[in-house]
Amino acid sequence: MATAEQIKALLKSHADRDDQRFYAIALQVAAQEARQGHHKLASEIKALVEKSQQAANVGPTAAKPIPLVQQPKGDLKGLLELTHSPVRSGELVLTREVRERLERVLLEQRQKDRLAQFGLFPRRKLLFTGPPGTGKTMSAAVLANELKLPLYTIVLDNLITRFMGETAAKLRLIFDHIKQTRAVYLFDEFDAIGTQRGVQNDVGEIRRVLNSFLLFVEQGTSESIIVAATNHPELLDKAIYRRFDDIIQFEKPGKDEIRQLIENRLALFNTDTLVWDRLTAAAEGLSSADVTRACEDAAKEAVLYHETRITTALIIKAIERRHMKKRN
Ligand SMILES: Nc1ncnc2c1ncn2[C@@H]1O[C@H](COP(=O)(O)OP(=O)(O)OP(=O)(O)O)[C@@H](O)[C@H]1O
Repeated sequence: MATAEQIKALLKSHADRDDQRFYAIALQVAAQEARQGHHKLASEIKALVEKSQQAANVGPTAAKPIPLVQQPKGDLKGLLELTHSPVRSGELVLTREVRERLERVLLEQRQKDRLAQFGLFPRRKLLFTGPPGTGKTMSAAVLANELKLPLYTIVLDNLITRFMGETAAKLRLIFDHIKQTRAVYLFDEFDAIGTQRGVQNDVGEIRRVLNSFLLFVEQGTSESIIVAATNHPELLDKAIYRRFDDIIQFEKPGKDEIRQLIENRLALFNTDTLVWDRLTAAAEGLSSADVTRACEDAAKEAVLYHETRITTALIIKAIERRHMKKRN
């Protein structure tokens, strides 16, 4: 059996997100069991560690650690923002289809060298569409985290307004960076530049930015991953769609996903007595972000007034507040 010290060390490495140490301790426990003649248990632990390392890509064949990168300086300051958000894929709650699509991107990226031997390239230009708060930004962070790459967000407001007239030149700077520094690059609220070229009130400048963007994306041969995210896919110019390697449609959570979101967010509470049918019905129509926030509200109320006991009624009250907020 693992000693209390080993369990403490496992918990500490988990809290510190130190995967290497976590696995090293688990293997120590396996070795100890083997020494005591518990060979079956030892090989089960070892197999679990290997499987988990493969999934997390932290084993001996893992990708390189995230290089030390700094916030962009000079002309790029204000256009590109280095975002630190170590989100793990386990925190994301997605439909099976969206999860599979993201895993496919990760698989191709992790095996890019093998693909290259056959003249093939991994998916790297992705369009994420879907309502606000459904996990588009979070998924870009998960891609970066899982691939041990930095995540840069392109600040479109600054690109389009501050540099009126010189946006194409600024875009070139961004794409130079994309070429030089392998990372995940998130163009959030992409519809700001991806708007249909013919629509009313179209500003000439935006059209030029869009044309430049399409050209850079088309010509780009970098190893970086470009993620464009939008809540308004219907506004996007049709020409945009074929420039992407994959278009992933995020949805509001269904009953299964709502339950998973609640369980994840309230993992520190006893949820045995919750009435799931009532909760999932009440939360229908909310985004994943709203469900998460409602859980946080309910959790705070439980901690402050009910001594860590969380009830169905408390969560439903918080969910209804979210619905009301949306209507107002
Ligand atoms: N699919 C999800 N799984 C788990 N948590 C989620 C999910 N979607 C959203 N959340 C929660 O909501 C927060 C905001 O989500 P996120 O920024 O990823 O949404 P988005 O789709 O990018 O929204 P927007 O279009 O408004 O930028 C996350 O930080 C997380 O707490």
